[in-house]
Amino acid sequence: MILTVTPNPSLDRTYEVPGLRRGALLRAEGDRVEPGGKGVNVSRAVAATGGRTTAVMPLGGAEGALLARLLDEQGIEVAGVPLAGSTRVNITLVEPDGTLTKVNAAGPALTAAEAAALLLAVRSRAANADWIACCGSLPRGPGPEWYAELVARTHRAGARIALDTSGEALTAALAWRPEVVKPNAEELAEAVGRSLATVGDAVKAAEELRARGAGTVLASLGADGQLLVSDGGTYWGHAPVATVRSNVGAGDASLAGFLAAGGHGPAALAAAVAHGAAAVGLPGSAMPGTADLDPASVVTTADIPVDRPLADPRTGGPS
Ligand SMILES: Nc1ncnc2c1ncn2[C@@H]1O[C@H](COP(=O)(O)OP(=O)(O)O)[C@@H](O)[C@H]1O
Ligand SMILES: O=P(O)(O)OC[C@H]1O[C@](O)(COP(=O)(O)O)[C@@H](O)[C@@H]1O
Repeated sequence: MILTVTPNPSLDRTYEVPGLRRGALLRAEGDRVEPGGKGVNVSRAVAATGGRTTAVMPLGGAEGALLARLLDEQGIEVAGVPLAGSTRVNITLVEPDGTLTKVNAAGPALTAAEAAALLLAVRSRAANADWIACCGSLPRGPGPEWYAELVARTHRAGARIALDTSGEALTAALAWRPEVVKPNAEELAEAVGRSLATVGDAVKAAEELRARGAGTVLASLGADGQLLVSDGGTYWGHAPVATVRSNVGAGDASLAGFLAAGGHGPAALAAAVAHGAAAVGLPGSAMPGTADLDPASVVTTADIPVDRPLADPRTGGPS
């Protein structure tokens, strides 16, 4: 069973707009609402391929009730911690050429009692979990050490942790040796404090995260595939994508595929790449089911293309 923790979940509203013009009224030509937050998406992806998962999250207000209902409709078990504030709504604007503009709300501040209740909700389920995926930004209130505390406490219960967060929350939690860390290229660059121009730069940055405490680093590099850097060696995986429809949640789908496939070794990397490639071919944050996956198209290799430039402009590579 994969237990996910999303301390700052969201309702994701996506509007298709004819174009972005500052100061103008934009009339949406289509819209959708989906459960959101990185751990929530990992649970959705695990469930979409028939895996067992429970999603732990704080829930508050009408937005929280709708989020719980949407997850229930998708057959996902939710362990909700009641919140005085209201769950946030994140907005994505999609232009006709597929360009996404996202506005992520800060979300409600958690009281000390709410943050402690969330920790307890995770800890009380830790013994039954193969993996605990701790994902996304932290809400205001508990401070950047909250994931570090969660890793320390759940490790004592014998759980294996996969962490997908950034900034101070990532830095603090590394010291407690999470088994898996899943940065994207931008988060990896931020964590090491320099831009990454090539796949080789990303490998060095991942090794640095391992030296700081990460067991395995699964680094997702957008169109440049994924890197697995671990005791068992370094591998690069990629798969062709015919049409990129939306990359929202592609990293979350990748982490779900990786953990569901055991969370180590090139076969798990291949599963992560298959999930990421399938997710970007689906609209919004839709998560791939088994029929969407094309494992035969995935290539993994220990022959790392160190000089390959990273195509993601956020990392300092050429666009
Ligand atoms: N433009 C793209 N073309 C092909 N595959 C992609 C593209 N964007 C994402 N992917 C796949 O999805 C994975 C996760 O995407 P990425 O953007 O790196 O993660 P995140 O959603 O965490 O920012 C990538 O490693 C890759 O396998
Ligand atoms: O916790 P954060 O960093 O604000 O991110 C939350 C957002 O990220 C998502 O989980 C999607 O992830 P990506 O944008 O990384 O693909 C959305 O569902 C959600 O709105």
